[in-house]
Amino acid sequence: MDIAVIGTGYVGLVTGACLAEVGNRVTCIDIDEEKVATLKQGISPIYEAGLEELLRENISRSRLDFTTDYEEGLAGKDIVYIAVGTPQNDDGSADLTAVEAVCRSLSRHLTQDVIIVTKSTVPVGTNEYIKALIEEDLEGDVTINIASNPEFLRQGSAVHDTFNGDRIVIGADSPEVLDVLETVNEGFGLPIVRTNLRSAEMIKYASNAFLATKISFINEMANLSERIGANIDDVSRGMGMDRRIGEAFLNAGIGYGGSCFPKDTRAIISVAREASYDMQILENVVDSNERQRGIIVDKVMDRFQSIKGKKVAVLGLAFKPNTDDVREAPSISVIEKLLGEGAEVHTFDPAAMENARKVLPEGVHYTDSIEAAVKNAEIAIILTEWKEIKEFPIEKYEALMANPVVFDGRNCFTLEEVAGTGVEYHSIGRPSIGN
Ligand SMILES: NC(=O)c1ccc[n+]([C@@H]2O[C@H](COP(=O)([O-])OP(=O)(O)OC[C@H]3O[C@@H](n4cnc5c(N)ncnc54)[C@H](O)[C@@H]3O)[C@@H](O)[C@H]2O)c1
Ligand SMILES: O=c1ccn([C@@H]2O[C@H](COP(=O)(O)OP(=O)(O)O[C@H]3O[C@H](CO)[C@@H](O)[C@H](O)[C@H]3O)[C@@H](O)[C@H]2O)c(=O)[nH]1
Repeated sequence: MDIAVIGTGYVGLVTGACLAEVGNRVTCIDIDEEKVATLKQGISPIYEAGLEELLRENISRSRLDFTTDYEEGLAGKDIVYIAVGTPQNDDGSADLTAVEAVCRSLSRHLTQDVIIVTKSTVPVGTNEYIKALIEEDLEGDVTINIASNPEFLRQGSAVHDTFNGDRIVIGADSPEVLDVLETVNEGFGLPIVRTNLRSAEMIKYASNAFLATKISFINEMANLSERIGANIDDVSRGMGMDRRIGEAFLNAGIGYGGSCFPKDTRAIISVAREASYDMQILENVVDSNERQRGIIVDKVMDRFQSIKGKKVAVLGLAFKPNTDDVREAPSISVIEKLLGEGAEVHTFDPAAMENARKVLPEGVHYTDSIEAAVKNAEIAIILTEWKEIKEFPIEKYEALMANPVVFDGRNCFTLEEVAGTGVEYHSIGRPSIGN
């Protein structure tokens, strides 16, 4: 099929490359000229395992190209995916500005019948709005069909997830449109859920909201475990073995971040509010996560009372491992608070330092290794469970730090590994060691 994908962010770029990989001819359209110029050379502007290889292979097979020109990008296409960002408005609702801009461009430039497929995460009812908006200003004699195909990939394993995810959801109000999209998606070899437009839109929000709830639930259990002498690692393991609960997403930590859970939980609360429904459970999840992001600095302040002038090593800036993304990363608020308390912050992240520099305040020291960040520090705080951070031996903290006190926001070490070293160790949902 001839396909256009609009937006070359985490979702659009991976979608475009993977649709090309399974045999389609794909043109990706983005308004960001610099990004498109980079992509044309087969260079990925984002850090995603396996993506650059897919880009290069499919560009060389002439199955994948990039443009900033809608007219060129849409010419002869059967299907057009929308994959632009839908960030959060101040009131928590989804900001559809980019989607609306795409609709206006589509009205101007579409000259043949197409199926418009929304991959962006959008409030229930948005697909109908997209159709109305495009048709309002449509210049050509063109029939628009719409479909929802929400995306479930995780950053850091986006290509892998596209071929190994649990399901593909396709929503449309026409069986013919569902058939076409089922064919397009056959190449990924995953189970397909066929449903109507609104249910597809809802599946996406409900899934993210459930996963966010699961994380907040285990974080609350961790906070309680700490106070009553239980160990959250064992609690999670014991709970997760019950297949009705499942072991995934039971890792306690300093709260969820990223470009999806924070905004999508707020957006579904906003959708509920508009439908005159008070979504209490998610209001609590959002509040619980806010509180969780603060607990690591609370622990530091409880232990030290003042950290003014102290060297603090912050290990991990990305919102999770294997990504360079710092959107809604807990590291941002943690570092702001540390600086506010007068600490001298030295940080290291294997991939996210460039992005972090753009959003963190002045005064943060960026180092080129865990050793350099930790050397002579009085406090070390682990915020992202990167493999290299997990594998950095606990004994090295003892050897390198002026005063080895480690606050581990991701439970990277077992208590057995720490016991017997000279490190004072505080983690999440487990007894502290050495203080
Ligand atoms: N990031 C994820 O892991 C993920 C996973 C599933 C779903 N989603 C959803 O997918 C959507 C996209 O997310 P993302 O993280 O890929 O966003 P992103 O911010 O990384 O990328 C969006 C891209 O759209 C481009 N763009 C903006 N306006 C445009 C326009 N008018 N025409 C063409 N291009 C335009 C931007 O230049 C940018 O390259 C969001 O709705 C998000 O909630 C994201
Ligand atoms: O047990 C866990 C699992 C995750 N997290 C945190 O939760 C956040 C999100 O993690 P993850 O879900 O792995 O990353 P995302 O790339 O944000 O992916 C989520 O959001 C995407 C965007 O909607 C969806 O497509 C994915 O299915 C969904 O997992 C991160 O801050 C993690 O540190 C925990 O604290 N504990």
